Amino acid sequence: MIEVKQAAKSYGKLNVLRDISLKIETGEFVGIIGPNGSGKSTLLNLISGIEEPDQGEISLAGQPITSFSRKSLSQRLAVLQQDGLPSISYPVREVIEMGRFPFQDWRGREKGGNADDLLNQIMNRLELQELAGRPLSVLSGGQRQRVALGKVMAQQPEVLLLDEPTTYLDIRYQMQFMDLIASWQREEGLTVVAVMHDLNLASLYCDRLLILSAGKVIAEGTPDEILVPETIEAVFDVKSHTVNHPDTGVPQLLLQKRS
Ligand SMILES: Nc1ncnc2c1ncn2[C@@H]1O[C@H](COP(=O)(O)OP(=O)(O)OP(=O)(O)O)[C@@H](O)[C@H]1O
Repeated sequence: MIEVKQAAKSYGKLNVLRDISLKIETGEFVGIIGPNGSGKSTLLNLISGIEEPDQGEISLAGQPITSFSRKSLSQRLAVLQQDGLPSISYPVREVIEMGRFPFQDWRGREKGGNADDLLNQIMNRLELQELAGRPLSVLSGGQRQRVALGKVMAQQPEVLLLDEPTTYLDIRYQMQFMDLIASWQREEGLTVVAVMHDLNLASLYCDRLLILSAGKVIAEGTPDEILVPETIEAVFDVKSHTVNHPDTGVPQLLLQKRS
């Protein structure tokens, strides 16, 4: 469904991405991991059409990403970043409703009637009912991120791009966030591409991991194939052990202190 063909991107003299080719199938949950500055967010920006590659091609459902209008692309693809929403004074429910924007006409009306049922469902699922009338500006960072998730859920995309989305969440909300994405993926066949720094979380949720290092995809495979101590040391210069998760068997990393 998403294909990147020999993409390259530079900023001035800095070659951020070099000769990137990859395919992401419909319904897959793919994690992009790699060191700081290796080009992960830039790759996500190319896939979302926010930026254009200097060379190569990005396509969605067989069509070049550049051939979609902004609105039709927003009906199919949503992006959620680390700090998903600015601290504005709009109330929570209205912000979530903004996710419906790609489906509204210039008067703010939708073809199939209003989306109240969908919005209520999302508010309940994200435990946001109590915050519905509160302005975003008084919420904590973690609460704001849940609202950001609600907004992209309201967008009902086929593809969700996540850029370190759980960085500011405590472990309860990290797990709630990832569980929601995973059940959404299972129920709706959502395709998820997530830049992740937490390798154990990536291993729990992703079908496949890509390692980006110095602007190149240097390895890809299942968490079992990728999260091996030799690879982790080569990429991050950190020694580790791997153990299998007692519930699911997926690999989990135990990091080794240097001293
Ligand atoms: N708009 C820009 N203009 C100039 N340089 C940029 C721009 N965007 C990114 N870069 C540079 O490109 C390189 C890769 O950045 P990118 O944000 O893609 O890395 P990343 O792997 O997502 O990093 P991190 O893990 O730290 O978030 C960095 O050296 C960064 O400074």
